[in-house]
Amino acid sequence: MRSPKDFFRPLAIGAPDPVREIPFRPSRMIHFFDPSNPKMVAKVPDLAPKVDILLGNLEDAVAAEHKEAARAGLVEVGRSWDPSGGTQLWTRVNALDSPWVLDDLTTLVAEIGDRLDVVMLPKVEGAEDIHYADRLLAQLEARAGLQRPLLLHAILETARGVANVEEICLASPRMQGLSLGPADLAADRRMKTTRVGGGHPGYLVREDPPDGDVDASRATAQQDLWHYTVARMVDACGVAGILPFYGPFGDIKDTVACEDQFRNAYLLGCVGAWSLHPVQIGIAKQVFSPEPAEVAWAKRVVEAMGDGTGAVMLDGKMQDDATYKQCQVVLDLARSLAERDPDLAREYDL
Ligand SMILES: CC(=O)SCCNC(=O)CCNC(=O)[C@H](O)C(C)(C)COP(=O)(O)OP(=O)(O)OC[C@H]1O[C@@H](n2cnc3c(N)ncnc32)[C@H](O)[C@@H]1OP(=O)(O)O
Ligand SMILES: CC(=O)C(=O)O
Ligand SMILES: [Mg+2]
Repeated sequence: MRSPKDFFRPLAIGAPDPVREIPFRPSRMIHFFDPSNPKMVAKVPDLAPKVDILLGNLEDAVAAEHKEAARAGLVEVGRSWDPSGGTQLWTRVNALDSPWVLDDLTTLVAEIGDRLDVVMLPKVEGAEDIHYADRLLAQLEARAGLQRPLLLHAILETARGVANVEEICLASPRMQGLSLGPADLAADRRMKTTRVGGGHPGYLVREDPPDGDVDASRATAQQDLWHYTVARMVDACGVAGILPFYGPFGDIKDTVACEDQFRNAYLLGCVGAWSLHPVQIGIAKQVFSPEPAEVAWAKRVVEAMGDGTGAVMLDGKMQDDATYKQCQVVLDLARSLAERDPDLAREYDL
């Protein structure tokens, strides 16, 4: 383990200094597109201003014979990328054990390293994966003469990754956040689901039999398969000062269940989710923006609490230092979103 004194020193001579704080920019949706798909690339100019993060995906969902075209397509997108709009440009590179990742990183950092904000690493299993990418990125940044370090985002999608989640988050000052990878994680854990995120009708609890009659009809409720992992991610990210994201929801047509899954993640502490299809962009935008009524309530609590200490009653509910802090979380998020979104600024009236 590195000494705390060395933690913020560049890992290569000439590489930019690591960041001390992870910037908290609006991050409600990470919109995935396949840079080898001309139809999707054609939509980038229209989609970019509508999303907080646009991600050129090079890993799963890009066919092996399109890997090189996807990398080249992302370089083209990056070259014409205008960062002044405030949208972040990310990439998901191939896994560290794949035949493509070395070319992904060397090409992208050299060609568009000054346009990219974050590199998402799939299938991260432990701190050693982050250390490898950390050093390699520092060398590539130095060679490319970059002034700003690239940040790293890990997908949690193996049992070992989940077991090592805290050390992953703390492995480097480059660590920006985590996403849940429910599809690969399900396979790695030998779960018996065959879908991408969301619940399963068989994973349920049933109410007790009325008067001991086990044959009576009884209500059941589906349970959240992902609660444990998302909660662990949120805590690990909190410890490291980085940002947790829910991942993908594969049933594109089921916009209602997608919204539910995103909202659970929002309420639990996640800052955003992935959108795999344009229809999911609006869902994430709505869910991960606090409702105007919540913002108005948070404002009332903060005003009523004065310096933030003590206890007051508001509409029959006790408020104290801890509710004041929760309300500040909502207000901070609302203010940062309002800076980017004039409609929200009007609705929040902060
Ligand atoms: C487990 C994981 O790793 S999840 C992350 C990896 N997966 C992904 O990144 C998937 C990304 N999304 C996709 O590939 C596609 O959305 C699919 C395959 C799910 C569905 O694609 P389609 O069958 O073409 O959907 P549909 O017909 O509804 O698309 C409508 C239009 O939106 C476009 N479109 C679809 N998804 C996207 C997208 N993510 N970004 C931009 N445009 C898109 C389509 O090209 C199509 O364009 P057209 O009107 O010019 O023909
Ligand atoms: C997100 C992802 O990569 C997965 O679910 O496997
Ligand atoms: Mg995966």
